[in-house]
Formats: sequence, C-alpha cells, structure tokens
Amino acid sequence: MTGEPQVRAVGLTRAFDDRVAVSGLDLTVRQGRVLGVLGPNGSGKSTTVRLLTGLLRPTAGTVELFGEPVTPETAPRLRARIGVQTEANLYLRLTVAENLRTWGALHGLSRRHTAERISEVLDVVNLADRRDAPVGSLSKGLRQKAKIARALLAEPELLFLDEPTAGLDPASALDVLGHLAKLRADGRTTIVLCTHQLHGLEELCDDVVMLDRGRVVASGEVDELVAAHWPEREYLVRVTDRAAAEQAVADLRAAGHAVPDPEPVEPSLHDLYFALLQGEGR
Ligand SMILES: Nc1ncnc2c1ncn2[C@@H]1O[C@H](COP(=O)(O)OP(=O)(O)OP(=O)(O)O)[C@@H](O)[C@H]1O
Repeated sequence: MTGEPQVRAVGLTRAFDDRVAVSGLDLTVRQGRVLGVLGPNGSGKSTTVRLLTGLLRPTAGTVELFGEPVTPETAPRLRARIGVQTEANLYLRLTVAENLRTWGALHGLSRRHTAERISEVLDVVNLADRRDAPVGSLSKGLRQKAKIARALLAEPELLFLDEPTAGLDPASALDVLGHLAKLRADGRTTIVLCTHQLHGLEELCDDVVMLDRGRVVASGEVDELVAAHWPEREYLVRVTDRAAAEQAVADLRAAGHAVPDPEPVEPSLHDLYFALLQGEGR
C-alpha cells in the first residue's frame, strides 16, 4: 500500500436532527485502490459518499481529497477533479449525448475529445443506441447507465460510485464491473464505491469499510479480513462422473477426512439467463 492518500476522513460524523447517519468514520483510500463501502439499507453508505465528495457538510470530523481539506471554498475546485455518479440529476429534456457534451464542457474537455469520450463511455455502459434519445424517455436502468457514463466521461483520477450496478440488467452490470476492473488494473484511477450488492465485487475491491447503523464494524484489506476470519481453506474438485466422485469421497474418508456426500451442481437461473439472452451456451 504505497500510493498517496487520495481520500482521507477522520472522525467523520453526520446527524440529521437526532438521527446519527454516520458516526466517527476514519478511512484512507490510497492512489489506485478500490474501496468498497458496504452495509445494509440505511447503514450510512450514501451519506458517507456525499460527505466524502463535499456534497454534504459533516456535523463533526474532516475530509481531505488529494491531501487538501474539503471546505465550502475548496469543494468546487476539488470536485472538478472527481467523477461522482450520484451528483445532480441529468437534464431530462436533453438527449444522452447532449447531457454528456454539457458535462464535457463543464470539465473543460475539448469538443473533439468529448465526442471521442462520449462514444467510449456509451460503449462501456451499452447505451450507444440511445445516444440521441431524450433522457426523460429512458427507463430507470438506462438513466442509471447514463449517470455512470457521465461519471466516467472526463476520466477522473478519483471516482465515486453509489450502487453502480443497481437497476442494471445482469449483462450490463457485468460490463460496468468489467470496465471498473480495467480501470483498477491500469492503476491510474482511485475508486470509492458503495453498495449492498456484493456479487461481482469481491474481485474488484482492494479494501472495504463495513458499516452498520452508521458505525464501522470492520475495515481493512479484503484479503487480510477474509484470512483473519477464515484461516482454513476448503478445496473444490469438479468431476462429471458420479461414480468417480463417490470413489474419491470414499478414498478421502478411508484416509480419515470428514467429507460430505458429493452433490450435483445444478446450472442456476443466472446461467439460464445468459444462455437464453446473451447467446452463451447455445
Ligand atoms: N437528508 C436526510 N434527512 C434525514 N435523514 C437522512 C437523510 N439522508 C439520510 N438519512 C438517514 O441516514 C441514515 C443513513 O442513510 P443512507 O442513505 O446513508 O444509507 P445507505 O446505507 O446508503 O442506505 P441504502 O442502502 O438504503 O441506500 C438512514 O437512517 C437515513 O434515513
């Protein structure tokens, strides 16, 4: 963990009237890492992202982005360097491409670079065929895609995503997660994402903060947390011959290992969805 801290929060706390949404949160996200902010509904994930991006003022505690304190004065300048998926609604009367062009202009991108990036980000979220549709005519999931495209447009060095795969169909969710994995592999983008949908995120997150009712219940590197919780590993062997599976189990039992009976692995509804709608397995 050698990168410079891009995000640092100390004692971050936010109350709404007498309800404490986030309490005493400490976190550091270093350059090029992916932090997952995880927790059930109402645990404070979105509030955390809004506090970290300067969209909400803390009741107590401090936030630094790129080593600079976030204050009402610095927030607009610092926010120009980050991509936030949840920030501000899209203009419903403008088309997807017009929304993105406006965003590109706000971030100082040239018209030509914006046009190139629009094609690239619409491909990432699989929305190219709706680029000239008014955003107001899009379904909820398609609007979500447009917001992700907007967050990615200016190739921000720091990206905040709030439930990025919520409302996306399984193939589009995989496309978005695949793109985030590519950004992670490039090492130039630092990502903070909050979610309660864990599927597909295990391989993406380097670090996690787990929240419950606004408090941190665990935080650290994913590998270290998993290893500390489950020091033992299980091993999986796959064979297609039932008799061979039973023989292997009998041999293991004879050698003194407590092994359960072999169980067939049934293809899932997920597998069926991809076989029928994405052409896999045809
Ligand atoms: N603007 C607000 N006014 C009053 N209470 C709020 C406000 N925003 C959030 N809260 C409360 O703060 C707590 C944390 O909310 P938050 O949206 O951060 O949770 P979350 O973990 O993102 O939840 P979800 O997974 O359901 O999106 C909740 O109890 C919520 O009702």
